[in-house]
Amino acid sequence: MTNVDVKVENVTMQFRLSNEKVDNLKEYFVRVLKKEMRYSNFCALDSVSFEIKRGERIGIIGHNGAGKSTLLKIISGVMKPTQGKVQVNGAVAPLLELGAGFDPDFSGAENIYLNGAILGKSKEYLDNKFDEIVEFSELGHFIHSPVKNYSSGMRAKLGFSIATQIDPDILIVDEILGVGDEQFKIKSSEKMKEMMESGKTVIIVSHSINNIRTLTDIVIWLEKGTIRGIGDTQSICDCYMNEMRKVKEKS
Ligand SMILES: Nc1ncnc2c1ncn2[C@@H]1O[C@H](COP(=O)(O)OP(=O)(O)OP(=O)(O)O)[C@@H](O)[C@H]1O
Repeated sequence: MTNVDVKVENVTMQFRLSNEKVDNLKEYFVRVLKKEMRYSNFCALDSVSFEIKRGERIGIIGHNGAGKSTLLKIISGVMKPTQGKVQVNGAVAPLLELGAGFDPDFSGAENIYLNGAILGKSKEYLDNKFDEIVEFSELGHFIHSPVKNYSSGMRAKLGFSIATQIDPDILIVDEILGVGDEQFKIKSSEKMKEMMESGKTVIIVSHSINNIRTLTDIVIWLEKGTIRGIGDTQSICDCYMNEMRKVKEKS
């Protein structure tokens, strides 16, 4: 693993789906208790393996439901695969569900320490970064209010600021969308692009082939949970676009 930042080995993710149509929550619980619910397994990722070396910028593309976000969540540690394993070498900044890990009863300030610790940073490190994180978040004195009183935009701003200001080794991005209000959207998408161009290891999912072409060097094309193609960005994007064109012509 010396110069490998992420190693994904035979990762399979199965979800259990209900086959029954249930009209309301009460009926659902009654049927669960009576053991009347029937389920089937759905395979969102099927034996996926690849390695990402330090400093590589990887794009993940594929149709809706191909398994892209599931793969990002597994690499970030948000989700455990049903089978297989993922080894990650370095501090990860997952720009996925921003603020999802916050404790709502703690203040924004306390959540900086909580979230920072989850991202592998010491108290001393966070003491030094604290002012920068608060300044970038634009939360001002609200940083001392409990997070449960924040709007979703305020939570996302704080989550984004923590993840990007702690100098992560590996950046995981699900679509380069700006977060928060218009002004913060511009600032956050510029920050993401700046980090992507600064030699960090980057894994990005995007439906924008233009973004993938300009921001990544290697592309993984996922289709129905398996790797359809992996290789240099321009040739994999060309194959993907050709296929999209053929499908459009047929329909
Ligand atoms: N928690 C879950 N429970 C059940 N099925 C799920 C769950 N999460 C994802 N799936 C299913 O797994 C498949 C892959 O989902 P995923 O979100 O990874 O796709 P995606 O490639 O990111 O799609 P999109 O481009 O539409 O965002 C989909 O069919 C989705 O319905």
